[in-house]
Amino acid sequence: MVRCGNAVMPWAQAREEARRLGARGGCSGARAVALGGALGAVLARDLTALVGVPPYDAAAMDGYAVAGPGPEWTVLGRVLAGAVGAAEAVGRLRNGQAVEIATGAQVPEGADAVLPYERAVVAPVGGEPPDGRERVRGEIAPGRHVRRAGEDTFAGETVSPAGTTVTPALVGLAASLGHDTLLVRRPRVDVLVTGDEIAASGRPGAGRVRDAIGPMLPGIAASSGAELVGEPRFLEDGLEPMSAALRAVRDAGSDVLVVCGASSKGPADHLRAALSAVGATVVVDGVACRPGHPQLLAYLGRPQASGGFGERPSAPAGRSGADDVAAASSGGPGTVVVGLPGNPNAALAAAATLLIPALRAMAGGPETDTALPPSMRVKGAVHPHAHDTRLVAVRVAGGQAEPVGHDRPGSLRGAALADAYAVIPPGWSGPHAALLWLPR
Ligand SMILES: Nc1nc2c(c(=O)[nH]1)N[C@H]1C(S)=C(S)[C@@H](COP(=O)(O)OP(=O)(O)OC[C@H]3O[C@@H](n4cnc5c(N)ncnc54)[C@H](O)[C@@H]3O)O[C@H]1N2
Ligand code: MOO
Repeated sequence: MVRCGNAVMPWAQAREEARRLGARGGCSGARAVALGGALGAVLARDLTALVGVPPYDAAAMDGYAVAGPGPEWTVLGRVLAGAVGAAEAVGRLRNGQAVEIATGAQVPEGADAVLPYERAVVAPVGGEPPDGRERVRGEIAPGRHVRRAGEDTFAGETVSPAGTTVTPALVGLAASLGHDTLLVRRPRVDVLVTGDEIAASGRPGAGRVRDAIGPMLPGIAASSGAELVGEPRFLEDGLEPMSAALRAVRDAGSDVLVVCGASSKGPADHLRAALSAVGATVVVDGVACRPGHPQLLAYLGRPQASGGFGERPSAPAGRSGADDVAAASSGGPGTVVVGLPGNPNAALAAAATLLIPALRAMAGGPETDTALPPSMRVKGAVHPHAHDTRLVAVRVAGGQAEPVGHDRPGSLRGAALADAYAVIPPGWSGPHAALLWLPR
């Protein structure tokens, strides 16, 4: 049954249900991914140092590695970065000895400090020293400009816990610690785009509409620590094709299926009937928000002990999502289905409401983006809806959230100009509203 505009789940509760279902499902497993491909995924285990940082006693300045307090040292030779064995070849420096050294080169044993060129005087001036060796003079405190092995991170130390989102800096850190791959979780997402009027590419012809939701999903998935499995699949309208597609995705064991369109109650909207036909459990059947109220959250179930997949009856209307999840005691929820309404801005609002929280929880990453303050003053007049939470596209500037307009359900123009949705609950009187960062 499709309910429009009332008796649907409150917006905040729907987000919580999505988080819970995502966390309960988890994604199909941890995978070792090359460093370059791990960005945005979530660490499946603690990241530990395979080598220390720095990996050896290293010069932090170009100059002279000196042993003893000085103020004069005899220069025995030169050690450059990457000259493997050069420091060992010099042997242990004794009091009053030095080597010329490059930043990053290994400091010989016995060296106390590095005297930078700028602070060194080469001596004696005029004439060769009696032993044919150069001498340097200067003042330097013990330990200066030497980075000791492991002083930042010792080998074996944990530097980032499981659950951390992989950022460019974390990728660089992992490389500096000797890793070529990272063990990460990244939910795998299948996409079905429905609607006989939908064109996959180019300018839509007469009576057709260009797909604007499929192209958003790789970015939405990536910003939530997930990835698409292949290209979106375009599905002809009909109960049979939809049911067959649901079965195929369930059998393939995808973590998440996003269905674009077919969420309402028109003659070509078969999602709910198909979910019922395959025995899915519906957790959220409509959300009290604008845009995006026909959105939907369900799960398809996993194989049962006897083999094959259990086909359970759909949840009766009004039953709580928490009960549904608890009821799926045999092997977890299996593929999670998120139904996004066909209107593109409604689809984006629904993604922010159900898809992103579910994916983040599934990956085990942080729940929310903390890039924006949790609440901000809304500039100008915004009118709340009588029953539903409004998601209003806003640009953040000068410490205020300013509605950008152009954010009707069918238009992404406002969202493309915006930084966030301002969350306007029913009965809101302002001026502050919570913000929901738009995926970027
Ligand atoms: N009698 C009612 N009709 C509708 C209601 C309602 O409560 N009662 N709700 C409206 C709302 S709100 C929405 S949102 C839509 C949801 O519709 P569907 O999810 O079933 O999607 P469609 O009917 O297929 O399409 C709606 C609209 O969006 C366009 N569309 C669809 N897919 C795409 C796509 N991938 N890219 C771009 N545009 C897309 C489609 O051409 C339609 O114009 O239902 C309302 N109706
Ligand atoms: O309320 Mo529908 O979900 O916007 O277009």
